[in-house]
Amino acid sequence: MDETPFGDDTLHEECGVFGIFHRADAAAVVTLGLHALQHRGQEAAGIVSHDGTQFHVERHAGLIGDTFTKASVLERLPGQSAIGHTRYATTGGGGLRNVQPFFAELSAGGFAVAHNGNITNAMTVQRELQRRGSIFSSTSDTETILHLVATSGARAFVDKLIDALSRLEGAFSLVGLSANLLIGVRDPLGIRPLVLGELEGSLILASETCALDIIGADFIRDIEPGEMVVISESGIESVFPFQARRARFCIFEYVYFARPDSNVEGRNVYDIRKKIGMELARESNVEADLIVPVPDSGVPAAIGYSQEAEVPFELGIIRNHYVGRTFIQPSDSIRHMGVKLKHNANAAMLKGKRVVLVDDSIVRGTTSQKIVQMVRDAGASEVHMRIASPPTSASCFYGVDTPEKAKLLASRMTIQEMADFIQVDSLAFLSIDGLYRACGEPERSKISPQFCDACFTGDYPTSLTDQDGADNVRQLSLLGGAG
Ligand SMILES: O=P(O)(O)OC[C@H]1O[C@H](OP(=O)(O)OP(=O)(O)O)[C@H](O)[C@@H]1O
Ligand SMILES: NC(=O)CC[C@H](N)C(=O)O
Ligand code: SF4
Ligand SMILES: [Mg+2]
Repeated sequence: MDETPFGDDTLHEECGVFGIFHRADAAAVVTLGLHALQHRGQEAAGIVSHDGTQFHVERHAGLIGDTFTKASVLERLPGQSAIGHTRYATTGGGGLRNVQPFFAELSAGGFAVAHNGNITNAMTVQRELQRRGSIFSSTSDTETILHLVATSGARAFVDKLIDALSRLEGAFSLVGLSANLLIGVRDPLGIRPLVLGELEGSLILASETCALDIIGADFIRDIEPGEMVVISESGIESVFPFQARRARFCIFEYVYFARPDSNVEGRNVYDIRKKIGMELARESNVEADLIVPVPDSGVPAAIGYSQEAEVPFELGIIRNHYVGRTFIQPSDSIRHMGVKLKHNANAAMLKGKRVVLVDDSIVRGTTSQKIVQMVRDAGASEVHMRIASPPTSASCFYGVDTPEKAKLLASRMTIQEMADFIQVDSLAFLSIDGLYRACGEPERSKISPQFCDACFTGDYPTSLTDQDGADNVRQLSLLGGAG
């Protein structure tokens, strides 16, 4: 990975969180939950458990299946309550010291926190705390939460946490573990998901419902935007401690991040993706013989497109599943190689055909360029590209590791220029209202948009204090990626 303090130029993954209260082998259950959330972050993972007397912490670089399935690792995580995290860095870079959950011994006792999202004033707050003597052991935005809890003047522990989070801007879906509490919180806009589940009487918090399915747990409900739930021996309590605002869930969770078998905010992700494809076909249908998805994430939208356009769907591109995701390749040259390693044209299917390729997004254009070439080499007579989201023209600062704006193809080219760049006969993107329609809204409300869609519209729903700060607080440490 890139070792710069503010991450590299990669995009797309974010983080997954999972927690369970009062269940035998809690850490093993968390391991399974994190395995189902592996798509949200593949850089590193960690679990913190509490055995009734003390906390146990394990944090490793790499995939859950490679690091947490060894008996020796799970033996070091005894206890009936545990939280875990799969990470894709968005602040502070890689390196073991930024791996979550973060744990600290506070005056109120031990506390561990696992965070999905990105705090947009974390570095500014860190600077302020450092000036008053705080010593940070990482360059992660998440550690700021622990310091704010530690220095809060509130009396009760939960009030300290509320006090701490009230000072932060941006996106946070958190699970926290103290000696006797499991806590779940979503930021007031509810940018990232968090759900509540139950397994034979033990309450669970998880980023997505697919993490409940893997262990046969029941889905209870979404944690609401701005809600904090406190789970203890005496049950679950819910509070809404932040100033109420209109929720703005990340619309890109539906387009790409969340697993298609998850239900997020009352909607099934697969179903939304198919509807997105249908909208796309209605908006920009073109005469063709075949609808071909760019696997994996283009598949549901291509099915929807094919059904609406009444043109056959075929797997004209086959994906090799033993290759990691494009975005975790460390440099442009390797990334290009990664795309070639990952996809291959199914030539028998494509020869002489007019093909509509469907993908969910164009970011740098690397994938599209390679795929189009592949499909042309396989003998397709026409290649049209249809993208199941509007042009990605702005960076995300809420937990998705987007390339800087200048590297986003749509930020520097018109649609025609992009079509020429990826060498297609035609290129069309879904409109922003089409995307909202697929999500069940009549259109995007201009006065009060129903979702965060900043990477498509540049309309950021929170302040971006660290970005806008005059003294470049992003450059906090030159040791950003150190372990
Ligand atoms: O324009 P680019 O910079 O190439 O990025 C866009 C591509 O990246 C994503 O897929 P990814 O390869 O991450 O994974 P997937 O297999 O889950 O679709 C996305 O689905 C696009 O296909
Ligand atoms: N992608 C995420 O949600 C990352 C969480 C946190 N900002 C980190 O960098 O560790
Ligand atoms: S900027 Fe885009 S990816 Fe980031 S939270 Fe908003 S909609 Fe989601
Ligand atoms: Mg893809």
